Amino acid sequence: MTDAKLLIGGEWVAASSGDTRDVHSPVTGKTIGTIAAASADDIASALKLSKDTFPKWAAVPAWERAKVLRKAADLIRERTQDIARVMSTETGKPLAEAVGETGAAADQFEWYAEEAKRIYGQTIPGRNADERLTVNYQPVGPSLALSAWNFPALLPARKIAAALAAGCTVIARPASEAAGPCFAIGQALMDAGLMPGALAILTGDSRTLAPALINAPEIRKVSLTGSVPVGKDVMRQCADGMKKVTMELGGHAPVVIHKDFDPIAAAQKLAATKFRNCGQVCISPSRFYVHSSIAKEFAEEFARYAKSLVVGDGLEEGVTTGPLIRQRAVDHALRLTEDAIAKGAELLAGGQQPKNLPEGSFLEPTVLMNVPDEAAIMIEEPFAPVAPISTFDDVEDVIERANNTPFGLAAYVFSYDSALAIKTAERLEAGMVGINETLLATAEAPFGGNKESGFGREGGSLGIMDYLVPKYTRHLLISREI
Ligand SMILES: O=CCCCC(=O)O
Repeated sequence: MTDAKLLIGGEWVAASSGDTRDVHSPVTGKTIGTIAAASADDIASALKLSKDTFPKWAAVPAWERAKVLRKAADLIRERTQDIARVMSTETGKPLAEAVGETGAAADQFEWYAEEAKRIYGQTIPGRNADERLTVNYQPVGPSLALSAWNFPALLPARKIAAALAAGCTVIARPASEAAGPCFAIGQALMDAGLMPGALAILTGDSRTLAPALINAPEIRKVSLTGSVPVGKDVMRQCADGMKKVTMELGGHAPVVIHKDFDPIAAAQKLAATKFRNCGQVCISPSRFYVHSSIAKEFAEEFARYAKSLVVGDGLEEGVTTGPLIRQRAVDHALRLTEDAIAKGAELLAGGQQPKNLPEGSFLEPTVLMNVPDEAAIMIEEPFAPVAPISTFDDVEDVIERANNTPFGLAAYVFSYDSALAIKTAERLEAGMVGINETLLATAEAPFGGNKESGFGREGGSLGIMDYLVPKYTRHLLISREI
């Protein structure tokens, strides 16, 4: 499915060493294609081009940069079906979800086409009549976009669109498991007339490729979507070059469902979002704290929903839940499930690999009730279709329990009482909160977390700031004559 090519200088080229790596299907475990493994020469050539092209791309007027991005958005939309099929083949995610994600990736280019025109500066009143203080925002420089496999179109799109809009050049390193959608984005940008050299796409061995790029002096900004441990490691590497960083890391979003909310409506909405992309979503509702007076109804409906899902190959009609990306992820989810049961949780649905799908890394959507706070799944991000449900009676207590992890990405609150909902939302330690709503990611809003979930924002009017640096100028007005 994938094409063993790198994008360097506006051309698709094989790795100079000829090296490739196999890509495997999570549905069958079989090889479905290869990606090129960039050599040291390829990396050096992409870095040089990125550096040399930077002043040229930064000098292109914002309205012209916007035209390229807008055209790329249109081309991505026109090519949705093809991009979605590649995405579904590489990740196993249901085709309908892949189509939705491709649209969301196009939205990023449309959004940032507009934001390119709104890089406003500031003027500051000086202390003296003869001086002018101004602040301009300039592109930070060649940027590195490191993205994950779970949203292989949206994640690179967010980074590439924002960087190009700001006037930065970009080297994108998509995840090896699912690089196809990023290649399609690169092709759309080339077809839209992007300056060759403004974007490179490199694939290869993450152990060697990512460090070589992160540590390269040409790179001035690193944006990562990945796990917390990887984020910490990348930040350590960035410290040496004092590079600007954006970190979109893991989450374990708590959900607080107050006693006034309809438990059936909440369960249906939350289960649909929890099991989206087979639970492999960083902002997935992930730990469920339900008021004890409605918990039984909520859990029963959640389990009924989980059992109604159709697990299988996302390319097949009627399938609602694809595989996990690899067997290791299934094993981790099963270990968390067993640990919760050993500590007193009750298994309401799932808890095993489906017998009719022996080849791929599938897991039945799983629901656990009365999960104690000591269970590992209440602290560790499952990143899998396993939903742990717990109960509460006291609002103060549930807020403390909800905040009791190192994560701070997303959180959710359900209540018809706006005052209670807002007060709860304000006290949850998260960069994003859904109140009676579970879908948070949208191009016009700032996506990002706090605490160990990272910092910086992607999307909204804040997103472009991550690729800009302020320059303050103090100008003393001296003239020979008036
Ligand atoms: O994993 C992070 C991206 C989330 C995108 C979405 O919720 O649609």
